[in-house]
Amino acid sequence: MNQSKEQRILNFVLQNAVRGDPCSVMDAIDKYCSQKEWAMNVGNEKGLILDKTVEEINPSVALELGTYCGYSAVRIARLLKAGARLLTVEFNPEFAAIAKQMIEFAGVQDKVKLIEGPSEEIIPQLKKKYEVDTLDFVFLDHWKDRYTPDTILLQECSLLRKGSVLLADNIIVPGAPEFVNYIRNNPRFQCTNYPSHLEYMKVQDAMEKAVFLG
Ligand SMILES: Nc1ncnc2c1ncn2[C@@H]1O[C@H](/C=C/CNC(=O)c2cc([N+](=O)[O-])cc(O)c2O)[C@@H](O)[C@H]1O
Ligand SMILES: [Mg+2]
Repeated sequence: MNQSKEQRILNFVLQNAVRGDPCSVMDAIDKYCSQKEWAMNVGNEKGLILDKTVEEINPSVALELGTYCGYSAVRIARLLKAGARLLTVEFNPEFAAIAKQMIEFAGVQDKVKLIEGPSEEIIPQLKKKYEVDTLDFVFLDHWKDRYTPDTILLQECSLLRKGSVLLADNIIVPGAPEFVNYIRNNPRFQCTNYPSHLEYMKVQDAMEKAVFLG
């Protein structure tokens, strides 16, 4: 049974990156996905916007929706202060298994809790089962039609506090028009758009930051 693309990405990392060095893992994924096989990692250009947002917030508790191979989980976790944690949600078992190995190889496993399951099921469990009070930062990068329902669910579960920051990938490609309409017309969010490019391509994309006003 031939390997999946995600397995090939992991293998390339294991053979070319340095164990315990998150940046070498990110660089290896970016190298493979720009030269060999495209994959939907946030990439280095939008990754820098993600970095700046995380550094600005310096979150104690962060949530990621859509782990995929773990590229952005490694990217976020490497910036977290001692004691801070990232909860990342992935419902595809194959991808979760790849991401788990990616996160461990990068050496950030102590900061990352990979939760296998659908976001719509996990979000309501965060307070009781995962001992979350409120979330300082949320990175949305899962199926684009889930951005709006999950943002509503986060509010319904009282997981956002005044100043909680959402950052959404792929505002242009593949696009999340319903989310953009929802969040920009919602007086409880202060939005900022960050134009960029689709990972590994010369195609326009953007990220949207939304600060919850409480
Ligand atoms: N409700 C849910 N709960 C848990 N995990 C879930 C989930 N919905 C999706 N996922 C997982 O999140 C990832 C999906 C990402 C969709 N991104 C994309 O479709 C995407 C596409 C392009 N593109 O086509 O250019 C570029 C990009 O940057 C992209 O993020 C996959 O790993 C999938 O298994
Ligand atoms: Mg994306």
